Amino acid sequence: MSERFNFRKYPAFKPVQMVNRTWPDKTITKAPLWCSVDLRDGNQALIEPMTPQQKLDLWDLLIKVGFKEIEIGFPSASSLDYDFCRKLIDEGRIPEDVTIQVLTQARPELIAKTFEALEGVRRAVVHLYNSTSTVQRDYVFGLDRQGIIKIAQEGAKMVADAAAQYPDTEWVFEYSPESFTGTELDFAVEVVDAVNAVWQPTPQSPVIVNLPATVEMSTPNVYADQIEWFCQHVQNRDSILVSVHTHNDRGCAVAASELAVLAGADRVEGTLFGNGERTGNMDILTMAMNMYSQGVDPMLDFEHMDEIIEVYKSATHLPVHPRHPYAGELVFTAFSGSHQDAIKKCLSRRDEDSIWEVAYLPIDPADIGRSYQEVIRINSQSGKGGIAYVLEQEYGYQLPRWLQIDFSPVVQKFAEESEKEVNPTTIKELFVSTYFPQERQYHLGDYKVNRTDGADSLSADLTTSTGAVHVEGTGNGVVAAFVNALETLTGSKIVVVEYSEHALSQSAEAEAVCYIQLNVDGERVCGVGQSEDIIQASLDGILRALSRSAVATKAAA
Ligand SMILES: CC(=O)SCCNC(=O)CCNC(=O)[C@H](O)C(C)(C)COP(=O)(O)OP(=O)(O)OC[C@H]1O[C@@H](n2cnc3c(N)ncnc32)[C@H](O)[C@@H]1OP(=O)(O)O
Ligand SMILES: CC(C)C(=O)C(=O)O
Ligand SMILES: [Mg+2]
Repeated sequence: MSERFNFRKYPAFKPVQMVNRTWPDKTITKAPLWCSVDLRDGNQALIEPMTPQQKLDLWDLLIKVGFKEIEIGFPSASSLDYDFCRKLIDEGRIPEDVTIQVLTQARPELIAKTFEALEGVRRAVVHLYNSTSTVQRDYVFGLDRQGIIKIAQEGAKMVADAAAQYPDTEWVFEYSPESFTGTELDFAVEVVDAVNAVWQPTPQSPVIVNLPATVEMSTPNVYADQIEWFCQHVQNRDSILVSVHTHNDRGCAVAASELAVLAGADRVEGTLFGNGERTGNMDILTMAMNMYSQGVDPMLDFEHMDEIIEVYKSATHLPVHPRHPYAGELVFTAFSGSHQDAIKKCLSRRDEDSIWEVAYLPIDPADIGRSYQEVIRINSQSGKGGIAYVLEQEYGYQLPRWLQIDFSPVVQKFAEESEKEVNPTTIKELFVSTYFPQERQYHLGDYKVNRTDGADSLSADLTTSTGAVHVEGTGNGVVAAFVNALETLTGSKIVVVEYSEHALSQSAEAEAVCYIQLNVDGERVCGVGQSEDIIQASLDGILRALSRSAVATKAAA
């Protein structure tokens, strides 16, 4: 181990000592209260903070998704945030059932400015924070526990006094012991109790106590323990809405919020796609869709996923990863053969009214505006099932299994040689060039069928690479009569091994397609015929199959 890459400088996070935790036995059965912090925490983490227009576009989107609480900024910190707050209020843009939330530090001039920004609003959450962690007590504030409690209590008093100056607004207070995850639990409870001693919440008029994983420092189970421990020990629990606000430093922000809800949290703050400081805030979209995928109404609507992505990208100038849960471009796509096979089988047996049971697809892509067309895409990892799925979805060909087996190596070879994805158009071209080649030994001209009881007879003109020929044959049915004629022509033993046909639903002329596998002197060859006339389709299919045999190659030479 080199000196630079030295894990020994990081102490292990101490677990919470608890014997009576209840959260591991619980499950999420209803959505928490959601609060979007996209316009504040998300915005403060961007290289270039949003312009007023970008903020407005994102605000409109958040309303459309269904958020009822939205933190719109830190109005005392920047004129952009201040003006945006005023714009929403002055232009009457806040729907009746939506409450805006603003953040402020516990400093008198910032609190005064915050209330000025909110003047005239019907209802608002004023969110006060100060850090309580050991590190920030020691190195940022240079204060002991009592010093930090003093900041928090003075801030709470200033907020309450300022609110009293604006009696026409319905005020809700929120307090965050910032860096809660780096704070001793008993001290977090002490600070919150001190703040609530000032605010005097009641069950009818509760406060929001937000317990942020400002930096994610432990496994999510430890965070859940912290939340449950806090809920067990804080005073006036029935007058508090416990809120969580997780960040994603260890990649577990969603899990941490989910477990925190099990542990007693009533409310969850986060952002779309997890935009936010460093590795981001908790991704609300993922948490909400996780509930949706378990049959729980998330109380947020992500039906128009592509529009959500578009507005998000234009507001933040950030991409959405192609594998982002639920939203990414590739998350409902399978390239690998066994996945494609399973998806195809599940989808084909699906009954619209039954519960969703499709292997590899946790939700129905159609629920968020995605089509099945993109579910299966073909490259060198794909198999026959996926290729058949594409041909059926895009062009209506229902390849029988034996033809899938025959055709799959053609696509596989092409994919390996091109080292690229093979799109549906190319798959169709490969299908046509394999089974409907222009260049071939036998073409059908005029033909005549005579149907009698027991044996049909058929006569036909063929063109071959060496000239025109007339053939005649008899048999039990048209196919047998034609095969008989071809046996006479070629001197070979020809057996129809497989035969299948269907109407081509995608064809305007109601064409029939016919798939044939012949055994010609021991060699198996496949062909396809397509025509408005089923007999023509069968005969073409037989000739195309025969043209692919060694017998035809020999005849052409
Ligand atoms: C975890 C979070 O996301 S918290 C939200 C963070 N968001 C932001 O900071 C974005 C907006 N912030 C800003 O624009 C600025 O920081 C402002 C306008 C709020 C303040 O700016 P400045 O006065 O220049 O101070 P600065 O940003 O350097 O903050 C440090 C000072 O604030 C104090 N401080 C920090 N947090 C708090 C708090 N919550 N309550 C009271 N004082 C605080 C620090 O102790 C420090 O004081 P000092 O100058 O006496 O040492
Ligand atoms: C302001 C607080 C809640 C915050 O964003 C954090 O601690 O991450
Ligand atoms: Mg945050």
